[in-house]
Amino acid sequence: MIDEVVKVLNDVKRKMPLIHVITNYVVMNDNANALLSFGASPAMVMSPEEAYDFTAISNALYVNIGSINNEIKQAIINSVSSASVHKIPVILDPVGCAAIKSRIDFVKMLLKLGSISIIKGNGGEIKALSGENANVKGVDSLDDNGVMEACIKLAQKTNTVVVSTGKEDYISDGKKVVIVKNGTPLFTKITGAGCTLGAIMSATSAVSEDKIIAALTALLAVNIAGELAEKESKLPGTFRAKFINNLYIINPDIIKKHAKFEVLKV
Ligand SMILES: Nc1ncnc2c1ncn2[C@@H]1O[C@H](COP(=O)(O)OP(=O)(O)OP(=O)(O)O)[C@@H](O)[C@H]1O
Ligand SMILES: Cc1ncsc1CCO
Ligand SMILES: [Mg+2]
Repeated sequence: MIDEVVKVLNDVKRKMPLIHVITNYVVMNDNANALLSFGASPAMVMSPEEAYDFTAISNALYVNIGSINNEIKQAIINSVSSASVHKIPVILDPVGCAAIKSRIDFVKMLLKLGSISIIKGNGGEIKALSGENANVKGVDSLDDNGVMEACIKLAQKTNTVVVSTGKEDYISDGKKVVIVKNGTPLFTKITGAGCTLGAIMSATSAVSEDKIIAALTALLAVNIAGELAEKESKLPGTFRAKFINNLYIINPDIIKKHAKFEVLKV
């Protein structure tokens, strides 16, 4: 598996995929800088009039519902429709859906509208989408219990690769689950670590048909860059800058040296 991860990492640098990003106002700049550091080419195109055509010329679409309003919702609908027609991978980040119930209905509508390659959320969001009660505070998850089971259940229900983040991360297609143990708690002290992960996962999905490998590559790159950043700074402001630097310098040798994951059959 690690050899496939290395190939995806190298392919992102080589192909510099164009990523259509529809994300929240909080993390817009962080998402763009992270994608540039990782070797991809981000473009934040958020108007309903432009969304359909821009998705059509992109290599992947990242949809994050963190600060949606009616206009952004329409842009998302247009882009997801375009992605289905033009066979563009879509990474869906259901930010806040455990706290704001109407977002669950919006996500369910998107799942019906087009083909979604990966649903990526924190533990609380994945539990809420799978129909469980989740303990959350706004966009933050306070819940580790039963997250792996919820991730598997949602993957089976939606026939999609599902990624759930937290202290441990889970990737499932409903048949197996990959558990990733890299990362640092400092990620919970900067805003948008999960959103940045989603943006990076869109870049890996642009160059990999295998969405489990795409998800694993993004999780390892982000979490290991975070571990290396933590060694350089334990304060949030500088950690954030060091994290971007380490996303830039991450390479196959660093990934192979630090990766901690296991695969279980369901
Ligand atoms: N306690 C922890 N220990 C190690 N890594 C963590 C921890 N908490 C989160 N992470 C890592 O931080 C990243 C973001 O995960 P998290 O679950 O915090 O996302 P999120 O809540 O969606 O973030 P945001 O809403 O701020 O974008 C993931 O790569 C995850 O592995
Ligand atoms: C803080 C915040 N509020 C809406 S989206 C977002 C970014 C982290 O999810
Ligand atoms: Mg999130």
